[in-house]
Amino acid sequence: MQFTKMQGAGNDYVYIDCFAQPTPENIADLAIRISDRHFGVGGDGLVLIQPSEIADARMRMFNADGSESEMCGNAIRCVAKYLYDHDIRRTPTLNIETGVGVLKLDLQAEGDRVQQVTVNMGKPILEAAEVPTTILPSGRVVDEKFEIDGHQLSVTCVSMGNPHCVCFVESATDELVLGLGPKIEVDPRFPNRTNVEFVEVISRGELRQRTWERGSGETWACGTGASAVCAAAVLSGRTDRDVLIHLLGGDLRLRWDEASGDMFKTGPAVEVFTGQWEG
Ligand SMILES: N[C@H](CCC[C@H](N)C(=O)O)C(=O)O
Repeated sequence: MQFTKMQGAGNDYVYIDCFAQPTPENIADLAIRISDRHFGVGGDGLVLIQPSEIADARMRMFNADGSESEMCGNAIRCVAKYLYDHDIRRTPTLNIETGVGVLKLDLQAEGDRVQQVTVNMGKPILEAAEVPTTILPSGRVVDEKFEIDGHQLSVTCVSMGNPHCVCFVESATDELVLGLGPKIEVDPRFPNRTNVEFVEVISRGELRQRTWERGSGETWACGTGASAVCAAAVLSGRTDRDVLIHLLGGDLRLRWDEASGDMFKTGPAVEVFTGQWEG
């Protein structure tokens, strides 16, 4: 089976072109094996690029633990790049079917290769009642007190179709990200687990984010996470609506459009290599 390794701001996945070959079987097991950085190809998970009856293509994304997510912000940019660069859909705008509906993407190409993509991520979901995967106390969950493992955090829970628990901190230390992150991920207050973002405010237009991802551990970037962070930062009065977010693997530009309520995310997409999976 042929695969293509791609990364968006260092969030790296193994992609399977299901236009050119059948959708693999036992996908969760394949995601676990192919993501292994010692015995497999290595990556934060597996992404299927499939034909769609309602859009230019469909994206299905699986974390390194085999769990499927509703959406993946960095991967969808790479899916768009793959479709354009490989002449499957060579248009400057694409519609991609995801677990949160059909999202619209604007591709920025130099020559015949896409360099970066702007994704309309849709509307952040903030009300606890509307956020089925986040069950903190009712009402708008901005800067909610959240105690865990003896730590007093204030968290803002946001869904981008997948769950995010955003914590603004003085410093996103290993103790928080690698120590508390995995405990928050599986805390029973999050019935479908959660992604966890630890965020430092640099200015009203600049943030630094580290992410402990549901199903993959710390990743070098999280696109849905950055979208959730932007919403949380704006709602809690920490930033303006247009912010640059620095992540371990690169920068993402977020803009929460006031008129439409839609979140726009712009970032890079890179094809690293293609290979044959014998596993
Ligand atoms: N681990 C996430 C999916 C990948 C999200 C992230 N890599 C992104 O770019 O949005 C979840 O289970 O919800």
